[in-house]
Amino acid sequence: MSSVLLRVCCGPTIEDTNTLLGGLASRSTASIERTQRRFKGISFAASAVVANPTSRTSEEKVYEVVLKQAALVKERSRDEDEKKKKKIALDLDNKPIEDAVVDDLSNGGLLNVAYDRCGEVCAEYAKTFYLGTQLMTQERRKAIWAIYVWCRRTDELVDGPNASYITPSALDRWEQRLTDVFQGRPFDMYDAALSDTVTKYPVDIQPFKDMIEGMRMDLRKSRYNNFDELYLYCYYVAGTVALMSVPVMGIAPESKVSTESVYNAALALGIANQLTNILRDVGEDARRGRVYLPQDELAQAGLSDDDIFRMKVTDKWRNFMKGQIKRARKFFDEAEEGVAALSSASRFPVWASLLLYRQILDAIEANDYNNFTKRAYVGKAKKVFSLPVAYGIAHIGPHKLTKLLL
Ligand SMILES: CC(C)=CCC/C(C)=C/CC/C(C)=C/CC/C(C)=C/COP(=O)(O)OP(=O)(O)O
Repeated sequence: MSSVLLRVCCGPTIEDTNTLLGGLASRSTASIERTQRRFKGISFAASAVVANPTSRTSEEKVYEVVLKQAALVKERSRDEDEKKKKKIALDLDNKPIEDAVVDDLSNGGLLNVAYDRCGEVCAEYAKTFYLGTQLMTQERRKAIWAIYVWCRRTDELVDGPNASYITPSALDRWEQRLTDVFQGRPFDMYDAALSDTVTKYPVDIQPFKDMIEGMRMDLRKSRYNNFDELYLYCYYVAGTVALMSVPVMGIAPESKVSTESVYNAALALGIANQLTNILRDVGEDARRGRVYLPQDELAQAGLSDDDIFRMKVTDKWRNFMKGQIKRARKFFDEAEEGVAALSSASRFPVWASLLLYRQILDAIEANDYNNFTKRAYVGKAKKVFSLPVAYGIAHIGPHKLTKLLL
C-alpha cells in the first residue's frame, strides 16, 4: 500500500462527472449534521467504553487516536501562538541569536540533503504522488516526502523482496527505531528527515506505531471475520497515513469545522482508499491465499472462500460486491466533507487523489464485478480530465462548480 499518499491524475467521463458533481451538490447540511451526530454517538460510546472495555468496536477505538491527534494539533497551535508572542518580544529586545539556533543552522545543509533523498525516493516510486506534492509549499512538501518514505519502508518490510524473512521481532526493532526517531535519535538520513518533520509539525507517534501493528496483523492473519476486523486493518495500513498527513497539510485558518471532524474525514479517506484497493485486488490477493473481505458478509451472501478461489462471477458475487462498493462510497462521501477544511494548497491534490480512487469503484462495476481476472483501472483520458475538475472543486467548492457547469 501507500505508494500513493496523494495522486494527481484521475478523472471521470463527462457523464461520470455530472453524476459525481450532482452527488457532491446534493450533500447538504443534513449530511454534515449526520456526521456530527456520528461523532457525538462515538464520544458517547467512548465514555461508555470505560465501564465495559470489551464492548468497543474498532471504529470507537480508532476514534480515540483521532481525538488524541486533534488534541495534539490544538495544543501545538497554542504553543506556536505563545512562541510567536515570545519571538516578537525577543525581536523587539534585539537579543543575540542563541547557540542552539546556530547549531540548527549549521545542520541545515545536511538536513536538506536528507529531505532531497526522500524526494528522490518519492519521484522514483510514486511519480504522480511526487507531482502532487509540487503544489504544496516547500516546507510541507519536504515533510510529506519524509512521511511517505517511512511508510514506504514500513510497507516494504512485509511486501518487499525480503518480506519472507520478516519476523515479528524485526517489526519490534523497526518500532524501537521509530521511537528513537521521535526522540531525536535518527538512525540514517531518511530517519533524520522524519525526525526533523515530527519536531516541526504536530504529528503524533501513535499512527506510525499503528501502521507497524498493521504489518504485524498482515503477518499473522489472512482472514477477517467481520467488518469490524477489516475496518481495524484498513485503519492500520491506510487510515494512519491520513492521520500522519493532515498535521502537515494543515487546516485552513478560516475553516469553521472542528479539528476532530477534519481528522475524522481524513481517516474516512484512508479507509475508503483501502477498501477500494481491496475490492480491486480480490483476485490478486486470492492468488496469494488472502481474502480481505468480511467472512460473515460472504456467508450471508451465500458465498465462501472456495467461491473466491474459483474466481467465477455469479449473481451472488455481483450482489455481494454491490454492497461492498456501496460501503466504500459512503466512506468517500464522509471524506469529501472534510477536504474543504484543508489549507488551500492541499485541497487540490487531495481532491484529485479522492476522485481517482473513487473511480476505481466505477471501473469495477464497468467490468461487471469481475475483480478476479480483470484489473479495474482509470484510463488516461479520465485521469487527465479529472485534473481541472479537482482544481475547480478545490478552489470554488463542489456546490458552486456544479452550478457553473450545469
Ligand atoms: C480528506 C482529508 C480531510 C484529508 C486527506 C488525508 C489523506 C491524504 C488521506 C489519504 C490517505 C492515503 C493515501 C492512504 C493510503 C491509501 C491506499 C490504499 C494506498 C494504496 O497504495 P498502493 O497499494 O501502492 O496503491 P496502488 O496499488 O493503487 O498503486
